Amino acid sequence: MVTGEEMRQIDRYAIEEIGLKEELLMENAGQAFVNEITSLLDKKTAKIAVLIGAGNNGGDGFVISRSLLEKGYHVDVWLIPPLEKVKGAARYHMDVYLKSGFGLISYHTIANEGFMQQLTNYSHVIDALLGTGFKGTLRSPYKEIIEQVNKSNCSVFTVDLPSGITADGTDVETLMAIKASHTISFQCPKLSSFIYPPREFYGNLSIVDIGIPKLAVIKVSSKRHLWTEEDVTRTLPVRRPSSHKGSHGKGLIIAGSKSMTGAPILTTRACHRLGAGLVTLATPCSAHPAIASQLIEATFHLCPSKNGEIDDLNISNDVLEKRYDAIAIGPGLGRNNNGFFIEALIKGYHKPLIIDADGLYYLKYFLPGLLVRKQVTILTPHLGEFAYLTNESIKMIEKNRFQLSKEFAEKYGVYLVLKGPYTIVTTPEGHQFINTTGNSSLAKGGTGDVLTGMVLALIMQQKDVQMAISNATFLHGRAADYLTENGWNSLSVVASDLVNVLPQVLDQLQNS
Ligand SMILES: NC(=O)C1=CN([C@@H]2O[C@H](COP(=O)(O)OP(=O)(O)OC[C@H]3O[C@@H](n4cnc5c(N)ncnc54)[C@H](OP(=O)(O)O)[C@@H]3O)[C@@H](O)[C@H]2O)[C@H](O)CC1
Ligand SMILES: [K+]
Repeated sequence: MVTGEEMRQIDRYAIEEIGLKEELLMENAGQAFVNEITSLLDKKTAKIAVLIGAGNNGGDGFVISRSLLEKGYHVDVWLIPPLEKVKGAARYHMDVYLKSGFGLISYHTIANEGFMQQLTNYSHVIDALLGTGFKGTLRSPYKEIIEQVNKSNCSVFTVDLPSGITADGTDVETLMAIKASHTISFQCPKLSSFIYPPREFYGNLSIVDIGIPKLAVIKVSSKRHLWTEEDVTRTLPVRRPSSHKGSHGKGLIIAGSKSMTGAPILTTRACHRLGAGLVTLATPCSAHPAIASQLIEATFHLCPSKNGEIDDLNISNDVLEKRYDAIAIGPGLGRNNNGFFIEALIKGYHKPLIIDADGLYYLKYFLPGLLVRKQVTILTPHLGEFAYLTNESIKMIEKNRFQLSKEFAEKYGVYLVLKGPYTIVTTPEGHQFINTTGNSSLAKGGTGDVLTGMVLALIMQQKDVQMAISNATFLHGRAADYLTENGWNSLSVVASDLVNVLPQVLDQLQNS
């Protein structure tokens, strides 16, 4: 996944270092685009307007038009800028297009409203106006054209990315862009296709190979990657027949309070469902009876409670280290005490520590402690919790999810799981892995508690922490997808449904 600048560097490397001609890449791009869309176009009835801008995105448009016309499709090419503005590889392909005997309509020879009228003659628009070179705010006549295309009934296929969207997806304020039904993007997905609201303008997204050598991509190494199904099936732990419960980890969950008994139940159940060997739940004695009645497989560590919440862990760090391979703290903890025991864990528990939910509320006061902690620390905030931790606004976080989570993870040396559509897992070294599973049914209470239990389970069964976290995140989202694909309405999915379908989700993966 790349920014606009990284894509340009990859392009440059392929062209200048490896020697692939830009015109050739453009030909490949255009042909790959056409191969991707012909199955969606009925040659007999489709009437296609290809809208062409002045840059190389427009250049792709000439290749696409020539290819469709050669195949017998009904295509009109609308060139928006004056002919002489078209330069370089785009100019080369405009000349090839014209010399192949095809014509074009110069947009500036007709008045604006004439174009709107004309649009009604077409069933499809191919948007080759602006690509990764777009910056700032839309200039005329692109703004008017995009408004009119969006108002028309045409189905829009867009080249590389919707015109009006930047590759980096940062300027989400006054978003005026092409609303595409399909986007065919070249070689690497752009960052903005994993950020809302820009993502909504892409429609169905497919990434096509245009022949850029992998070396060019590696050289630019954007340190951002998708975590895909094959990554999960490749890295999920396989049970050895000889294993015993001790070999799958002994985990401690510190969670729950008198008024929040569901969270610890969800976290603990999820942890068991994803294979943890032994799970102990540390919870205030005032909450214990309600919780214990729901948890058969767990053991308990009762803590003195104040305000119905854990007041003290009542167990030393070295006992914790001897007994537990990892600890998750936070779900349903409450915020009415001082949370000093979290500071003690950060300082004195020298094994993996997951901090979630109310644990992150207290963590804000102990952040400096993270700077000296050397062991694995995993934070799993949603947007609001991350905004609280970083004193940023939610809007700011939304616009810069990748950058802000990278800075935080590197600064504090933590694994940061920034939840939301396209959850981002960032390592202390700044590598980022984007999750592509899940849906809006996850946007409700309790789903975060489930994820925490799943992360705890897998970090105790896999050596590589990032892989364990990314696998848990993938499976968590895949459970939501499984439910909505099997009859659950996304409004009615509840967190415990996610836990209940984990066996089917794992089975589906292992047999895929
Ligand atoms: N990724 C690859 O390997 C390949 C990608 N290709 C295609 O190339 C484009 C990027 O092409 P580029 O020429 O860099 O830029 P664009 O075509 O996206 O746009 C540049 C033109 O857009 C005008 N522009 C820029 N900002 C605005 C604005 N706010 N309002 C209106 N117009 C704007 C700009 O005008 P200037 O006056 O600023 O110059 C340019 O005219 C990529 O997306 C792919 O589609 C290659 O085809 C193959 C390899
Ligand atoms: K475009």
